[in-house]
Amino acid sequence: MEAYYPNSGGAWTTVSGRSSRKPGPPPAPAPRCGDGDKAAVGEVADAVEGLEIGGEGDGARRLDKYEIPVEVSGDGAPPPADTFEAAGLVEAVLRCVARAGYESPTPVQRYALPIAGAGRDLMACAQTGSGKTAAFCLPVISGLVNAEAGGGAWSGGGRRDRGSFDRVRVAKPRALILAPTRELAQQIHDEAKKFSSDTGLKVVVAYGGTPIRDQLRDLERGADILVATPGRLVDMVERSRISLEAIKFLVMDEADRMLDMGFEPQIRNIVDRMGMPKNSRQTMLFSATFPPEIQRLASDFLSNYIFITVGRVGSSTDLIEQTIEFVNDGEKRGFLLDLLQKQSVDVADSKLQQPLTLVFVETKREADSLRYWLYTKGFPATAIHGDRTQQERESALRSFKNGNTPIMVATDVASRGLDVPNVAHVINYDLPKSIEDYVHRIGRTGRAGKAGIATAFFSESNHHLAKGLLELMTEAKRDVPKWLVEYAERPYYGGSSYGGRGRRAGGGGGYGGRDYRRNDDYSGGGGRYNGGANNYAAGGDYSVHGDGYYAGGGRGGGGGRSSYHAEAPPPRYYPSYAMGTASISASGWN
Ligand SMILES: Nc1ncnc2c1ncn2[C@@H]1O[C@H](COP(=O)(O)OP(=O)(O)OP(=O)(O)O)[C@@H](O)[C@H]1O
Repeated sequence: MEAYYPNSGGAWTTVSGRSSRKPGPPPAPAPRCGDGDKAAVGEVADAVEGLEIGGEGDGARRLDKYEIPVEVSGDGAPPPADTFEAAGLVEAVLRCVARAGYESPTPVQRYALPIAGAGRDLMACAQTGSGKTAAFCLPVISGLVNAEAGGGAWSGGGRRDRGSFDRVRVAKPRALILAPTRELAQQIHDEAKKFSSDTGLKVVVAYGGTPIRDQLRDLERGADILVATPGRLVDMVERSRISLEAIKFLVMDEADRMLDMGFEPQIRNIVDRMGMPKNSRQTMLFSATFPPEIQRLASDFLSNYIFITVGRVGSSTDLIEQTIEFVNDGEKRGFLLDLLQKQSVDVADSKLQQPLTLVFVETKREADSLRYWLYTKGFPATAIHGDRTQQERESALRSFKNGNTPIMVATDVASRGLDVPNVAHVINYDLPKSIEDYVHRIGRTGRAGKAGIATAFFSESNHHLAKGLLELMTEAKRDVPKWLVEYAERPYYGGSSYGGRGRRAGGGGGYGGRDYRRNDDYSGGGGRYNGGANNYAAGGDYSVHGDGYYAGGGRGGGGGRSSYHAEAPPPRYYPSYAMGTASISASGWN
């Protein structure tokens, strides 16, 4: 059973003052276990208020002031565009952008739009929640419209092929956007439709877990832009229902994931062996993380590309208040319960509301089991993972988004790309295998200029992540518990600490925030671009290695754990969790 509450009507807003939907009434409370501690509830209520869940105050989006480090490398990069108009988007797309409430481009959009508009291949690394989807959708749509009109950087060969199905009915999309999960493909599909609604272009989505015939029927009506997961795409190409020979744009979202061990052979197959043009194609890869090893692989698909990195390496960390707690495996449930109780907000007549909270676990079994356990404790939770049917997955996501089940227990299937407005808290109940996955997971909150909280439960088995976590928290200027510093300094002998090829679990080199071509062994790189717009701290080397640690932090239960000795087990801080919001200092969006 998913629904505990009547539908609250959703609660999210667009850019300041242009709300498309007003915050709905808070959902009715679930039956609660335990009466909680009044002071703690009040404290978290303050924190929740500070997070502007569904609101439009200080935490809502503000796009007027950026101070974001940007690096651009590669030959001949065009300068950034301050407005959507200056980026050269066609009129029909500009109208859609305005309708979406986007007043000005985000930093990654300012840089990526002109590069894409100039027809250049691109590898873009920008923080989670920073608007990468529009950064690739807008130029692709604009480019296709331009090509139809016979102009612009993509002119030539732009004739619409939708009519040429005849008896065989082979769809020939001109743009292909690949995404690693079904939900993300759906989301991109929705966005691409939104931004092309005035253009007459047809956007189609293809992903597994649903009957292929429905999607084939859709394709038969024509497709200019195809958004797909790799498996379903291969299936359709092999059935000769899709031809890739007209592709002019290839985009990979979450590109480092797409080229990781799991997907890489399939991607090579799609790009190199399924008739996709090589020379006339423009290829763009986007992610919040780009480990150097994956960059090297990715460069096989690109030609004379420009690399941009926007924002702090790896994450929109300024917006996310990160906390790491040492919690032994057997104590996680109690700790979680305590957190959830404390963050419940008293809305009226002793009714309690949970802010949207995403709880990541390692296995599908644990996701189900934890969801059920939470349910028995009176917490309205749903679960999303790969063993649920697609229908169940979609219903879980819907129920989470609309607040019916404000807690969602998830495996990594929900770690990348999903844009659920107003997720207030991401809890890494089990930490992921790699630090990149951690960056993506916590990036489900703190999106589009809003603040968020991320809490991680660290246990002995996460030793391999200590160094990476320490670097990330230091970079984000967060309090770092001393025990984490000591874990990070202790050598790790636990075998491979990598979650896949090219993944780092520890320090060194960042999360792919630097163009790997700039390493000494690469001779073809070039021209570091240093002419950013006024408000940018363009260029300027930065690394994830901070000068010092914040070891004595003393934020409630979160910092100042100086009593840890390497031989002794780290102290537990259950249940003294305090969720502070005082130090939220957003950059980039506000
Ligand atoms: N120029 C803009 N003005 C206002 N809102 C924007 C703008 N661009 C994007 N957004 C909004 O910001 C949110 C995050 O965007 P998006 O999902 O594209 O982030 P992302 O960078 O792809 O994140 P992730 O790395 O997690 O995939 C979305 O809700 C989107 O509608």
